[in-house]
Amino acid sequence: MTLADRSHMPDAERVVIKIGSSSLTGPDGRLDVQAVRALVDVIAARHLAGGQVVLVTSGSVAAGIDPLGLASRPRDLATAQAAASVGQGMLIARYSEAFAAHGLRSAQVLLTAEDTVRRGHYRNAQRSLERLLELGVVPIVNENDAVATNEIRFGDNDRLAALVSHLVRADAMILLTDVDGLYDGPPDRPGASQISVVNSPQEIEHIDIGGTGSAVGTGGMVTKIAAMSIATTSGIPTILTKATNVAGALAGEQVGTWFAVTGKRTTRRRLWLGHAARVRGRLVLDDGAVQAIKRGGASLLPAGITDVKGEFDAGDPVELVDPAGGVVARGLVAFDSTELPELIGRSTHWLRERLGEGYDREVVHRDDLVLARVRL
Ligand SMILES: Nc1ncnc2c1ncn2[C@@H]1O[C@H](COP(=O)(O)OP(=O)(O)O)[C@@H](O)[C@H]1O
Ligand SMILES: N[C@@H](CCC(=O)OP(=O)(O)O)C(=O)O
Repeated sequence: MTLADRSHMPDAERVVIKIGSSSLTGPDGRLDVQAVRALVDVIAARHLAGGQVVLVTSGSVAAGIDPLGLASRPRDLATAQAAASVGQGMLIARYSEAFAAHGLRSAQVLLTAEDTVRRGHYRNAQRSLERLLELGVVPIVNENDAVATNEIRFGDNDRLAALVSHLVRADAMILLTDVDGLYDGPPDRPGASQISVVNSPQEIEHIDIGGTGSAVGTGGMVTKIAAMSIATTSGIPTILTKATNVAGALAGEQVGTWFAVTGKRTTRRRLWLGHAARVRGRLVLDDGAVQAIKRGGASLLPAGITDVKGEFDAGDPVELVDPAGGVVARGLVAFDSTELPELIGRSTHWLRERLGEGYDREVVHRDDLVLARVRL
């Protein structure tokens, strides 16, 4: 099912709803139990009417601030992980109580982004989420902060929500935050106005998208746009709105910003490559190669590479960057970083003549390449 516009939201059978820290905390940064209850009332009503909801919730770090006696949200990874471990239990307890008041069961599912797309992990995550939904349980997902390492963690739940939406084949995703939609500039800037519908990521390329406006949120609008792009390019429409509008969003009212779908469901491998893989190095491309890659359908040949950065093995994910360092694409590289310096800038003819068969092949094959159409 592809929903054409927000008026069709009542038809969505399966919806992923993500709520950010900024909507779950009061002015003092503590968990706001009323906000949890208000959200659960709406999800429970949808559930009891036959709909399925997967909730992706932040708030564990915020919930851990008070019990640990911290003055504000910790910024160093180890303390944030400790706060998340203390806070996650409290967060889930509040949700379980609130769902129980409606006679519903909920379940805690802690995931890393890689769990949702990496071979061997994703099936387990998919199976358990499916089973929970079949059993009438509301899955409550958060990032597994205690084990997510600095390099692979997202630190924001926006992109995790998009990957979960793909995993459970959601009909729509709703991102709840502390602003009522996407604005054409920072919402506190005088004259900034809200955008109602976005039909393609290109429409919003020029707008000023900033970081977090709150003391507890992490990604700001940047990660929400990245999440929206993952979802809409894989066939899942997205609504961005403030938490108090969630009932209206589910009912198909004109709230928030609607991001229409721009593509079909993509493969798990390409999602992983584009959005969850840990990049091991960078290949710097000349202008000709940048144009060929951006046009789409081309593989990257040694002749178009001017520099190699980082240490990687054949098969690792790398970034393809333009001469100014802008990311053009991500791809799986076919050579080790130690082999590449003597190949780059050489024509396939030269490579075949001097080094023999096998060295004249693509450095990144087009099937192993994902364009960075929006900020990765
Ligand atoms: N163009 C924009 N439109 C809307 N919000 C924006 C924009 N640029 C920056 N923001 C900021 O993004 C914030 C939401 O992100 P964040 O604080 O991380 O929330 P959450 O905790 O819900 O993930 C808003 O409060 C707003 O200040
Ligand atoms: N997983 C952590 C961090 C996620 C987070 O704060 O993201 P967000 O508020 O959505 O920008 C938490 O639950 O606090």
